[in-house]
Amino acid sequence: MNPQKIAVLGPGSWGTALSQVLNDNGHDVRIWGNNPEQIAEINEKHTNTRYFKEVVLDEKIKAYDDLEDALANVNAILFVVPTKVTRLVAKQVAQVLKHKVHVLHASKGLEQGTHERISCILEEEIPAEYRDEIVVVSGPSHAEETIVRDITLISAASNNHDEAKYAQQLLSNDYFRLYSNTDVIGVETAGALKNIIAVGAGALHGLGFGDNAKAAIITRGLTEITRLGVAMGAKPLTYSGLSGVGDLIVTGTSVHSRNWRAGDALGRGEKLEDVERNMGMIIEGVSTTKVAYELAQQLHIDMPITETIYKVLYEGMDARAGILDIMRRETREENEFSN
Ligand SMILES: NC(=O)C1=CN([C@@H]2O[C@H](COP(=O)(O)OP(=O)(O)OC[C@H]3O[C@@H](n4cnc5c(N)ncnc54)[C@H](OP(=O)(O)O)[C@@H]3O)[C@@H](O)[C@H]2O)C=CC1
Ligand SMILES: O=C(CO)COP(=O)(O)O
Repeated sequence: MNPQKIAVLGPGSWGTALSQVLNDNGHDVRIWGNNPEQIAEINEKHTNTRYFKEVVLDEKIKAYDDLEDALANVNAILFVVPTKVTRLVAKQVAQVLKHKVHVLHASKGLEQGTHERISCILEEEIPAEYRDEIVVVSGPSHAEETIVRDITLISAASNNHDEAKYAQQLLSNDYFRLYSNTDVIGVETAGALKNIIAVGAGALHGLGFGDNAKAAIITRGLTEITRLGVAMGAKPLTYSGLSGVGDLIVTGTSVHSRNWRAGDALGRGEKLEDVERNMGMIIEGVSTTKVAYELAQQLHIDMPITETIYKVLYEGMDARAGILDIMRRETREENEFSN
């Protein structure tokens, strides 16, 4: 592939790691963010120490705080901001974008209130004449490992297979490998919903439960998030892939995961507001739990784990009491796919 000019929106942990992947692949990378000190640090010291203390970035990676400058003549825009600001940033992009671009995103969440997936937000906010079909890149990929060029495999999904292939070629290399996919709903919902189960897995750890409980929440969690995803239009098989079970394993078992760590701290008795403040990075699973809980009610989907996590996070339920409620539910067939 010819070198591309890419604007990466969001200089957080994942935006920085993906910028390095793109730079390693010979592309011209511009990271855009709204914190002038951080932008200056990337340009002058080639570091982003808020997220990576030890990493020195290639000096070819440039950072911008002016969005119009960052987007000038780019071939593609990669959104990597938290879900809650995606619409705002997309509106800003729509105001200054002057030409047609490929649009990719790597965020994992569902919008509060509207319950929308990220690609739907981007479709609504960026006029169709300025973009191709959106691509979502998602899968088991902790920034902390990708930034040191550890092996990472993820999916790239778009309604237009050529766009998924574009993302695949753009990002793939010897340590970062993408699989193309056409199930946008599946890849996006799986990436968002696994964060809920990761919070739960972390909480079980914090409460002192062992590996049996870990396996239980991952497998039963996968069952219930698949139920919701399929009701939203996902293909069930996608949940057996990288963006489904793959990401659930990495997020539900790893100390790198912000969601797992948040759950762990909650399980050890910390307060949610303290956990969010201390993390200093987005914990998407907290707001996604609320969206999924509301969707489950609306669509009449049985999601006992999500419902319990919702009650612990938002209604002050005691986590141990919630676990006991799940254990005391009426016994059932394992492979009941519907409720
Ligand atoms: N970290 C990871 O390993 C992975 C993360 N993801 C997903 O990527 C998305 C981003 O996550 P991650 O990088 O971890 O998050 P971080 O919290 O590390 O970074 C988010 C970045 O977005 C910036 N930001 C926030 N609001 C705005 C805004 N209005 N305009 C411009 N920039 C803004 C933040 O700046 P500031 O804090 O200064 O406001 C920060 O630099 C999430 O959806 C996450 O689920 C996906 C795969 C892996
Ligand atoms: O999505 C991720 C790994 O694939 C990152 O998860 P956390 O946001 O929980 O760190």
